[in-house]
Amino acid sequence: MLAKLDRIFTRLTDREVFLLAVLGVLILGVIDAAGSSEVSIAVFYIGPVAMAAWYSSRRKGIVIALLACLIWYLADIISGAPRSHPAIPVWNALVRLGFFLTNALLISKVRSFLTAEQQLARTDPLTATLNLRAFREQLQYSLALARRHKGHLTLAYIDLDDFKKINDQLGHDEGDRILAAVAAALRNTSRASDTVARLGGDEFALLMPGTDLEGARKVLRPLKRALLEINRSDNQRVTCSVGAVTFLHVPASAEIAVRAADQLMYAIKRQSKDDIAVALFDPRTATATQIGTERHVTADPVVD
Ligand SMILES: Nc1nc2c(ncn2[C@@H]2O[C@H](COP(=O)(O)OP(=O)(O)OP(=O)(O)O)[C@@H](O)[C@H]2O)c(=O)[nH]1
Repeated sequence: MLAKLDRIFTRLTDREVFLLAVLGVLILGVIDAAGSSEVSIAVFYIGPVAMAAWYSSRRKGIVIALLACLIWYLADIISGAPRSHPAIPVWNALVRLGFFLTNALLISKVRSFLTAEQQLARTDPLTATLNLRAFREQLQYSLALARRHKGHLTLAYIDLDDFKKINDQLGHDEGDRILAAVAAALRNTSRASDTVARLGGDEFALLMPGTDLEGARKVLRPLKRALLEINRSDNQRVTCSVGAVTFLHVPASAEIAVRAADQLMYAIKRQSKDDIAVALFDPRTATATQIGTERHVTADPVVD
C-alpha cells in the first residue's frame, strides 16, 4: 500500500504534490471546523506537511506547515469551542506550528540525505561517472526504450592501453589523474543524452541511445583526439582500444550487448591496440560484425 502510494507521488510534479497537500490541509480544516472540539485531528495535518517536504521540497514543506497551522487556527475559531482565555487558540496554533515546522525540516533533511546516498551508490568516486551497477540499470532502461520505440543505440566499450605501465612508471596518483581526465574527455565529447560509466579499473562505457554507426563515429573520433591530448607527465600519449557496436535490433539482454562490445574491444587489443572498431550487431549470432576501424584518427594539429 505504502509502496504503491510512493510510486504514485514520485510520478507527480512538484506543483501537483503541492496542490494535493494544500487540498489535504483544506479538507482537514473543514472536518476540524465542522467536527467536535473534543476530538483533535491535529495529528493528521502531518500527512500533507510530510508529503510536501518529502516529494516536493523543504520550502514547500514549510509553506504547507504554515498553512496547516493557519487553517487549524481558523477552524478552531470557527468551531466556537469555549476557551478560558482568548489567547489560548493562538498559543495552541503556535505550538502546532513548531511541531509541523520541525517535522517538515526533519523530513526534508532525511530526504536530501537519502538522495545524496543514492547518488553516491551510483557514482564512481574517482571519475564522478556512473559505476557498473548504475550503468547496468541505465543500459537495461535504454534497451527497453529502444525495444518499445523500435529505435537503435550504440554501445562503446573503452579500455585504456597499457595502463598498468602508467601506474608502474608514473605512480598510482598519476594513473588516477589520467583516469579522471579520460572520464572528463568522455563527458565533453559525448552528448547530454549519452551515458558515460566507469566499469572498473581502466575500462569505460559510452552508451549512445538513438545513435547509428555513423553517429557513433562522429562521437568517437573527437573522443580519440581528446584522449591523445591528455597531458601525461612523461609526455607520452594516452591511447585506448574501443569496440563500438550499433544495435539496429535490440539484443535480448544487457549482458549480450556488453559482451558484444567487450569482445569487439578485445579483438582490437589482440590486433593492434590504439584503435576504434565499429560494428553492427547481428541478432542471429548475437555477435558484432565489424564494419571498420578508426585507426587514422590522430591528435588535432597544433595551431600556432
Ligand atoms: N591508478 C589506478 N589504477 C587502477 C585503478 N583501478 C585499476 N587500476 C589498474 O589498472 C590496470 C589495468 O590494467 P589492465 O587493463 O589489466 O592491463 P593494461 O596494462 O591496461 O593492458 P592492456 O589492457 O592489455 O592494454 C591495473 O594495473 C590496475 O591495478 C585505479 O582506480 N587507479
